[in-house]
Amino acid sequence: MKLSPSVSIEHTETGLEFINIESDLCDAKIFLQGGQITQFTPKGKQPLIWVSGNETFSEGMSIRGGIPICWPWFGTHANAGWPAHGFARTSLWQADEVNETEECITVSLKLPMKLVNTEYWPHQSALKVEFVLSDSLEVRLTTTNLDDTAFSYTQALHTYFPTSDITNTHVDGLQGAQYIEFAEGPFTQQAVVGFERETDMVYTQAAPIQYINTPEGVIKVGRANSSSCVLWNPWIEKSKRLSNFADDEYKTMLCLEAANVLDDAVTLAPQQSHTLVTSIEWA
Ligand SMILES: O=P(O)(O)OC[C@H]1O[C@H](O)[C@H](O)[C@@H](O)[C@@H]1O
Repeated sequence: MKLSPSVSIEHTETGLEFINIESDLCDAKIFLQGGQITQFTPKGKQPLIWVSGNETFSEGMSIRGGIPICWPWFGTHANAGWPAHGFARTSLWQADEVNETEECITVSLKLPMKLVNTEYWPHQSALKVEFVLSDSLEVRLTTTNLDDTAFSYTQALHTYFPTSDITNTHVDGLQGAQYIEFAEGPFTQQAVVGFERETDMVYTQAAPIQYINTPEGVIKVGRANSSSCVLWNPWIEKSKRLSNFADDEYKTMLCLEAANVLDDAVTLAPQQSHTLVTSIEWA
């Protein structure tokens, strides 16, 4: 079904619905499950986000790649058995608006709060994600407190980036930030970050722009309303334990995730909103 000249609704063979964008500006796919973008390729350029070749696009399962939305908690929850990275990434979102101009295409989705398990999230709230697509991608995740008491949450836009060679990939712009690694730290990031082992760093007080240097070119990654970010590559042993991930795929991806975690967690008073933003483009 066509929504605008370049935007249509399509389905995978497994029945998952996605918004397909094929325009003069870019090609992209946005799944209603998880509100998750899984492809973004500016016209005439290399893809800017990565999805596993082993991805099965199964109902109710997080898609391995793209930009999973981790909300309203990042990582594992203190309550055993609660879903890792929250429930938003496996929930079915609803298309809200599509707007196409010569400059950009905007797609926004909402998470229907009526369907959320109130044991996980007892607060009255609204959650919306907007994708602004041109030769760059901006993702804006807005939480609004509709309750009469304050609540706090953590979150991340967990972007998977492609590289043809992780050992020849570096992240510039984290120098000077503090990081926690495997529950130790904080340490101060001294140099540009390379990859030669499992990497799972949570940075705080991080600058708003990083550059990922890959053999294919330099990816500029921006954040707004976020002073924390996460850098992840599972490396050899963890790759074998991940769902929908081939053993050697750690060589061709990395995650740099715009976040609000640790002392950057968000607290919203009644009627307040917060928008976490990430932007991605070839530099
Ligand atoms: O396997 P998932 O639940 O998608 O999590 C994938 C990864 O997400 C983040 O980057 C965390 O920092 C990692 O510790 C975790 O392994």
